[in-house]
Amino acid sequence: MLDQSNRPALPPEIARRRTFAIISHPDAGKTTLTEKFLLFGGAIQMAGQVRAKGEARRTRSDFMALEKERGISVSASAMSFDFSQWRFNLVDTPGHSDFSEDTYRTLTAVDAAIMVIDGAKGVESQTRKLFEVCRLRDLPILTFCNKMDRESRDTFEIIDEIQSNLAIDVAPASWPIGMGRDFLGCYDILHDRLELMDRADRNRVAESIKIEGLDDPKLAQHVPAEQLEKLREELEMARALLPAFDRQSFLEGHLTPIWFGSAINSFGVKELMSGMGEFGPEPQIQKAAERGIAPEETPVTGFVFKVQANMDPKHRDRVAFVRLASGHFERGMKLLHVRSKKPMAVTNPVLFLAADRELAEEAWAGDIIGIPNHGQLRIGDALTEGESLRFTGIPSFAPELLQGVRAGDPMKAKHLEKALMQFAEEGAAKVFKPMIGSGFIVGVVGALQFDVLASRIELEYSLPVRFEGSQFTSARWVMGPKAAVEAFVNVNKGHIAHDSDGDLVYLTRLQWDIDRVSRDHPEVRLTATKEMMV
Ligand SMILES: Nc1nc2c(ncn2[C@@H]2O[C@H](COP(=O)(O)OP(=O)(O)OP(=O)(O)O)[C@@H](O)[C@H]2O)c(=O)[nH]1
Repeated sequence: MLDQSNRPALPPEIARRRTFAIISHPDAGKTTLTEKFLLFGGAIQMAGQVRAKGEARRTRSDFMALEKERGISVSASAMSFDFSQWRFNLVDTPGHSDFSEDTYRTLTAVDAAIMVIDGAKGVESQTRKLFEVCRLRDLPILTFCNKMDRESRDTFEIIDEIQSNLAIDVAPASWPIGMGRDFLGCYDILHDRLELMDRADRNRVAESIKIEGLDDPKLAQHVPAEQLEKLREELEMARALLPAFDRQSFLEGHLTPIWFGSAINSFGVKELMSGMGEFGPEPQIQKAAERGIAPEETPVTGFVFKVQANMDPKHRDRVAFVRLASGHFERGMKLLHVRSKKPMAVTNPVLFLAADRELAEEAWAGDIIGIPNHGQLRIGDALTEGESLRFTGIPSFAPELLQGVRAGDPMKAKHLEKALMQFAEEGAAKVFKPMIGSGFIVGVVGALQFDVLASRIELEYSLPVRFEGSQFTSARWVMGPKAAVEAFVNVNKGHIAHDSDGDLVYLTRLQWDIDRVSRDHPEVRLTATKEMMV
């Protein structure tokens, strides 16, 4: 993370923004927690709206109306709502288990993350993977230990597991009193409060009782003697053994505060939200190749981190999700699309706000706006008020699975090319055009993506396609001095392809291929990631 010290105070509108994602292993409770955030942020009126699936699916809040009207499926990607004095921008990470680079890119657009773990299961595989991505970016992480209303692990054991498994310090922000059927609530360590859970009403916020330290007689009025004794003992031990919360250490990504709760019972959620508001980072400096872009800079800048295609086959509209890096954006602004060097009037930006706001009249650094477009905006693109900036850090990853693809009708090859290019730009797949032979090779990170692609190509382009095995298993981008790369390409034509940006890639069968290249062509570098820059 860039050095943010000695910076001037941010304008209040920017300083109150918190832009973050929620990461978790499937089933830990991310959706439930998101829903409660929206509920307490006034974005939905009733829990259950996010969860409801299928026909009855009344997606998050009222932007469903927008979704219907425009026929775009955008609701889940970014949500803005106010909570207390803060404006939260919650960016959704894809939920399916095929781990995709979409998630990585999403995490380039946020300043912090909330890690949800299941109190009975602790740190799971997907949690760890996502955590590592956050760590690469030094993102501050708040932890929510969910499902405390069920039998969970011992509190110290959970904390210990996080510390040793993820190599991060854990500071308890709250401490659970009992668990499972005996779970009463939590002691709020940061504010010396007792929070008691109301099991009868899942949408009710916990009762909060101000406590004057652990010897306050009020504690005994609410907590049975046996549990109170245990609480006192545990808190004493926690104070001796665990680090205290330190905001600087948290902001630098070395320490995570942990809250315990039960999302489904709305318990612990408000405390977590307040934690994000009180301690979470303000919009941070964003890295560009030229310099760091500070949020308080007056000119508006932003970058595209996600493109979502229209799910309605009748329209080819797409929505580009832009993280504003600096400035105060107003609807109708003309921004420079740096890659094409063309001006772009942003007349109908979408802010995924609660209630009736659908068009973003204004937005500030830290916000996420959606810009409907016909394909001009691609992942990694920069929008500015004239400066030629290239934002860095949006990665493109080598695919882990490759397959050839053919149109069911050979006359439709051109159509297929167009469809594939669209998906490549959207970031849904890598598309490679081999130097030798016809056809395309498609690369993905998870097998499920092939099925999704096949059905989308059929649905959106009326084009049945067939995926078939390929002799290649992975791909690497080719870098190096021009002459060395040319010599390398000349003797490896059967392995060479171009990606959808026209960049050279080397298609590999085995690790052995890669080793051979580094032996025979020491000046050529094969890389598994490509930083997307315009
Ligand atoms: N007992 C209990 N169950 C919970 C709690 N929070 C969520 N659940 C349940 O756990 C299951 C998974 O919750 P989700 O919110 O769908 O979890 P998720 O992480 O979004 O899961 P994916 O959609 O698979 O990514 C659901 O059946 C929830 O009702 C909780 O606090 N206590």
